Amino acid sequence: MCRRQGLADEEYALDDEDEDEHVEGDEDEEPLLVTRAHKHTNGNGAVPSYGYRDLFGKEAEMRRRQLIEVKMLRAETDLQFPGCVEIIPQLQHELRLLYEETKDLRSQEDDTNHRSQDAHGDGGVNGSSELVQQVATLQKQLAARDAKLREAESEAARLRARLADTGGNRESSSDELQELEYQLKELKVTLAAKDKELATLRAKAGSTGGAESNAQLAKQRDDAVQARELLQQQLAQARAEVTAAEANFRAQQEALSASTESEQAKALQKQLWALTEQHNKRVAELEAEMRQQKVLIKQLQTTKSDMMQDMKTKVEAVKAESAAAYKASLKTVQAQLDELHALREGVLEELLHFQSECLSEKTITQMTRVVRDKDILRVRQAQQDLRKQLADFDARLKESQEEVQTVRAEAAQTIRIKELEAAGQISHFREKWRVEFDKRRKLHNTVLELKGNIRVLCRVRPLLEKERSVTANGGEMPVKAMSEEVLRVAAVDNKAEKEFEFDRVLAPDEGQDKLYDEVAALVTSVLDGFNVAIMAYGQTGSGKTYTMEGPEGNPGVNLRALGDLFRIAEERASAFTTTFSASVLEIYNEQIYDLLMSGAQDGDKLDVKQGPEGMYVPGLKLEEVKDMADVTAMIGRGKSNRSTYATNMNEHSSRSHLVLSVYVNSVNKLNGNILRGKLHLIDLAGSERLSRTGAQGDRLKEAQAINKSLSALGDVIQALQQRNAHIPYRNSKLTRLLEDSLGGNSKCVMIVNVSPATENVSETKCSLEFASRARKVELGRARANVVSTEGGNGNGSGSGGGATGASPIPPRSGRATPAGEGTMSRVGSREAMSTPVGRRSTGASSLGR
Ligand SMILES: Nc1ncnc2c1ncn2[C@@H]1O[C@H](COP(=O)(O)OP(=O)(O)OP(=O)(O)O)[C@@H](O)[C@H]1O
Repeated sequence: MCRRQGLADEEYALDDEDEDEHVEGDEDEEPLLVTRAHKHTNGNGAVPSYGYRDLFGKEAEMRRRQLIEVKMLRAETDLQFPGCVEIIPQLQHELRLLYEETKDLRSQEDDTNHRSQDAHGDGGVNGSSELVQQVATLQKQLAARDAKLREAESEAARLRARLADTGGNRESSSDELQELEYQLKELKVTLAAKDKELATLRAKAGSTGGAESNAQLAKQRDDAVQARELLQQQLAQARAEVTAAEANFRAQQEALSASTESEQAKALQKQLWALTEQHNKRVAELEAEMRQQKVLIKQLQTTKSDMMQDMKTKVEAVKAESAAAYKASLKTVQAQLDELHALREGVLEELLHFQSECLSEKTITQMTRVVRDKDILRVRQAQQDLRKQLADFDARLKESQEEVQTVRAEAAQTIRIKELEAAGQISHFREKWRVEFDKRRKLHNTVLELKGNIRVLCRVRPLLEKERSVTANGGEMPVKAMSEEVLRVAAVDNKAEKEFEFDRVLAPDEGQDKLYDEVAALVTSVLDGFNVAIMAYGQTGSGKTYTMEGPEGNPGVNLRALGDLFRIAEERASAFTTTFSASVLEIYNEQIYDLLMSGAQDGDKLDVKQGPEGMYVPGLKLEEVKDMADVTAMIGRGKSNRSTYATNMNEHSSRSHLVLSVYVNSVNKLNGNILRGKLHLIDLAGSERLSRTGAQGDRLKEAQAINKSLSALGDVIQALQQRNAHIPYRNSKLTRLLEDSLGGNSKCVMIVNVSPATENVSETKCSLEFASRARKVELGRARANVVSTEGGNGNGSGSGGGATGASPIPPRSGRATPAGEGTMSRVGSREAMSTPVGRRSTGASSLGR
């Protein structure tokens, strides 16, 4: 609450209790001091208190209430018109000052009147002029004050009018405001005096006490009331006097202005007018200012109301908008809230679930952590232990390594010594074994020679490139050399595994030289006058040609044999004069073709005949060969002639028998005896069965022919094996040609070539069976063909053979035998062979040894 200027704080301090009493009390009642004193006196007889009404009466109280109302109105008005209310106190202050001045002037006027009356009573002229002067001054001052008063009143009137706009009873209240305030001031002064008296009375009452003092107080009160009434009367009288003085003054003024027109008065009048004008001007200015203020206030009010209206509208709009937005957002928020609720529910559920899981997981984690920590500790401890152990181990390892090195060095030395010893022993034993083996072989060979067995060598070729993938996939090869004499064929096509024994089994990795070593002795026995046949048997592609001819740079039996013969002949050239001749023929479809004869041949004309020195082919060309160059040229020509008439060389070669024959004529320079030997080197046709070839027509005929000659060979071998009286040599040209090589006066070697491939196992087995049968054949002890210079032919050829058609071998009768060798003998074979120059000292061949 704001404080109002010119109003004391106590003016606001309303006694509520008094007010209540006023409402309830009877206005016509006598002053209620006693009653109220009783009422306010406590039981102990405490000093009573007095209300406003008790002290100042009903009228004063009413005015006071009006004043309070006015103040409240002012406060309200101030709320509504802040500017106006602020002006009011200023105006009131000015008004009060004016009243004070007016009062002073009146009192001065009274004094002047008294003195004027006194002066009139004296009746002097000087007094009159002085009085007139004083009156004029006073009038002037009074007029000024009156003007100011009017101004203030008009100001107050305007304010009242403004306040009247606020309506109601405020107008009347504002009218009385000044007067009330003035009276209030007077009353305040009186009240102060009364309070003093009251305080004195209270002090007295306090000292006397009891009912007695109450009576005194009541008396004093009555006195005070009387005094107050007196004062009121005096006031009313004073007012009446003022009014009378005013009326008197106005009357005197009128009288003066009407009767006296002195210069002084005129001057004063002028001054008065000037002052009045000045005053009016000032009033006009103030009024203008006031109007401006009013306009400003109005404008402000208008602006304010407009603004208020605008604000109101805006507020309404904003309210509406906000309400709509609020509703919308409320809706959204509600929806979101619903969602959130749902989500919360879900989350809560999950949370509960998770919490339970977490709790268990947490427990597990904690437990795991504890276990893990323990494990880590254990592991760390174990690591430390292990490190220690490792260090110990390293140290021990180092020691051990050093020991090991020492031991190794010692061992290496020992091993070296032992190896040397062993090597010595091995070579010793090997030598021993070799000697023993040779002995055994010799004995075996002697047995064989005595028996005249066909010696059978088995050669297993390596796998061809095209066969590698097939056979190698299966793992081990089905045909395997188990030892130097045993070959094993694995079980294939429901046929049991089988082992074959031969005079020698050559494994795939054993080369041409090894094979030749096995036949070398037989080859060289030709120089001793023996008939030797070396034939390669086996299915097509089993390695027959490879074995007999051999590829370039790795010659087979043919070239090696001839080379050997030339070399040995050379070696014993001092004792023997040796000559060599050779022929190359082919038996194809049971026809003999001379491959050394170029041009067209009539196969029917070549046939095999039996001469005095054995089987021969009349008309077959024999060429003398002196060295390997002659042999190579001759073989080359034979191949060339073979390819001339053969349309398909490869097929042809597989289906024909190729026979290279070497005839040796050795004349003993000492006795003139002649040793005639014959070497057949035969590359037989493929031995596969007809069913396997699937041949038809000419091919079938061809196959049958091949089959016929090989069958005939088989028959001959079987007959020989069974020691039949009749040996069917004549069944084929081949067997007929080999009659003196497969008979009793010859040495025969069959090399059975086999393929190691799985796909050929069946044929391989057939070949091996055939060779096994051949091995059982006993031809009887071989005998050398020796033509003795004594007594003509000597023993000559047991088979009644003679030299082949164009044979360079000298006729049996052609030469005389040395002393003591009068006849040609087929008996003294071994002995005859063991001539000083006839045998190789190396004895490389197992069969020859
Ligand atoms: N011991 C071996 N070492 C290396 N290769 C060999 C051996 N034997 C045979 N061969 C190879 O096998 C293949 C067949 O050999 P080869 O021609 O000698 O058989 P074949 O029995 O004579 O056949 P055909 O009856 O058709 O004349 C050839 O390529 C040959 O080089």
